[in-house]
Amino acid sequence: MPILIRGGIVVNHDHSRPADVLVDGGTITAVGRKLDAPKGAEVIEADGCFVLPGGIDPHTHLEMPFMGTTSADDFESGTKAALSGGTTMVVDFCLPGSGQSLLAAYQEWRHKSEKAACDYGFHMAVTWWDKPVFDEMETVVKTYGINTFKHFLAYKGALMVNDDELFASFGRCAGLGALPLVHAENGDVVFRLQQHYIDIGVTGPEGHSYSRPPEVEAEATNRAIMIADMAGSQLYVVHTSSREAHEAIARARAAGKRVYGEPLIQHLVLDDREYQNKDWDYAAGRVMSPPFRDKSNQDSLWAGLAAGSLQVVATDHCAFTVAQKRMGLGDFRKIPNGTGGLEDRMPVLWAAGVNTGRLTKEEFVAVTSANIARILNVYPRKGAVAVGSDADLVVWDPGATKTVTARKQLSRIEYNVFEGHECRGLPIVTLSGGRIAWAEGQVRAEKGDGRYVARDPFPAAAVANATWKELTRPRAVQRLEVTP
Ligand SMILES: NC(=O)NCCC(=O)O
Ligand SMILES: [Zn+2]
Ligand SMILES: [Zn+2]
Repeated sequence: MPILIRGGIVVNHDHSRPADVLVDGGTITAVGRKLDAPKGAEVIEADGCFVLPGGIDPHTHLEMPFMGTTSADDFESGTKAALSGGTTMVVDFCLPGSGQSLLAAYQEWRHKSEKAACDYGFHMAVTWWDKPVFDEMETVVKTYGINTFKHFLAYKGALMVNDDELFASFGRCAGLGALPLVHAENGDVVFRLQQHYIDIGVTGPEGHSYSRPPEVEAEATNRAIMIADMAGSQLYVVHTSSREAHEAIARARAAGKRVYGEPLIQHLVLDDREYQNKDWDYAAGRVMSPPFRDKSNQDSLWAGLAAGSLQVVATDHCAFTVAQKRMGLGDFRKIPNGTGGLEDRMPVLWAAGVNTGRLTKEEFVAVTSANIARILNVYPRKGAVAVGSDADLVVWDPGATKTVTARKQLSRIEYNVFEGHECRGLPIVTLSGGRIAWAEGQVRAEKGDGRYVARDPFPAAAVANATWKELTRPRAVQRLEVTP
C-alpha cells in the first residue's frame, strides 16, 4: 500500500526543504510540495517534524560468540531495537574461527540473520591468514556482496592478526576493490598491561580501562594507517575513541590518505568515571574496548564529526546480561567486552549533538546514514530521501521527549549505559522497506522482514592509490656506462 508522509521537512546530508514524500512498493516514488495521496494510500501527518533517511548502524555484533559466551541480542531483538530508535539497517560482522573458511562463516551468519526485522549487511573478519583466506576473499566480495574486511589488532590469542597478515590482507582488499576495517588497539601491550594490573591486585572493571590507555589505540591507529598506505588501500578505523587516534586519522587525511574514522555514541557522551562506580555490576556493564575515555577526548571527537575528519557514529552494539558480565568477577580480563546502544544512538546523538549546536541536522543525517552509505557503496539506495531510494525513513519529532531507561528498552539486557539520559528529538514513525516498522511506541515489523543488502566492490580509491604510487615509486637511476 502506498504511504504519503505529508507536511514535514525533508532533511538530507546536503540540504533540507519542506516536502511531502510518497513511497510505494518499497521505494520512494516522489518527493515534492503538495503531493496528492494516491487512492488507498495511508497518510502520515508530519507537520512540525523532520523526515530523515533511516539510520544505518555500520557496527553491530548480534548473537556474536565472544569471550566464552554469546552476545544477548540476536538479529530479531537487535533489529527491533534498532527500528524503535530510527535505525533501518545494521551491518554486522561474520567472524570465522581460526582456520575456519570465510565462506562457512558467511553461511553461519546468514542463517542467524534470517530473523532480522530490518535490512542488514555484513563485514567479513580476517582472523587468520593463509592462501585459502586470500582465495576466498574474492568469493566473499564477488559472490556474497561483502565489500569490507575487518581486522583486529587487539584480542591477542583470539581474533588478533599481526602486521605481516595485515599488510597482506590490506593489499588483497585493494586488489578486490574492498575496504579494510581495523579495530585499532595494540593487543601485545594490552596483554602485558592487563597482567600488570592483575599482579598488583587491580582485578575490578577499572583494570580494563587502565590496561587500555589512549596510547595503545593511538599506536595501533597510526600503524594501521601507515600499513594501509604502503599496501595501497583505504582504511576505516572502527570505534575511534581518543583524541590521539582522531589526530592520527586527521593527519592522514590532511596528507591525502583515504582514511575514515567511526566514533561510537558511547564514547561521545560517557566517560571513564563510570569504571570507578562502587557497584561492580554497574562498572562491568560499561566494559567495552576501547574503554570510555576521560572527558577531554569527547571534545575532539565532536569536533571531528563537525569538521569531517570523522565521518560516522556507530554503536558497536554487543550487549551482555549481568550474569554474562559476572563471568569476570575477580578478573576483569574475563568480563565480556561490549555494550548496547542500538535503540539509543539516534536520540542520544540528536540530544547531545543537534540540541547543543555541535551538529546541524544535516550533519546528523551525514553521520548516522549518508556517509556510511557512501563509504559502504550503497548510496543513494540507502542514506537519502530521494526518488528511487529505498523507503527507509524516519519521521522525527524534534519536540518529543523521553528519559532513557532499561525498563522500556527492547534490547534483552537488564541495564542501559545511557540510563537517565534526557532526550528531546525522537523518531515517532520508522518506515522500513516502505512499511511502517515502528509507530506509537510499538514495533510493527516482524521477525524475518529484513532483507540482506549485497554491496558491490568499489575499486576507484584503490585504482587512484595505485596510479599515484606508480607515478611516484622509487626508480633506478639511469647512469652513463662506466668503463672499467
Ligand atoms: N567493542 C567491544 O568491546 N566488543 C565488541 C567487539 C569489538 O568490536 O571489539
Ligand atoms: Zn572492536
Ligand atoms: Zn565491534
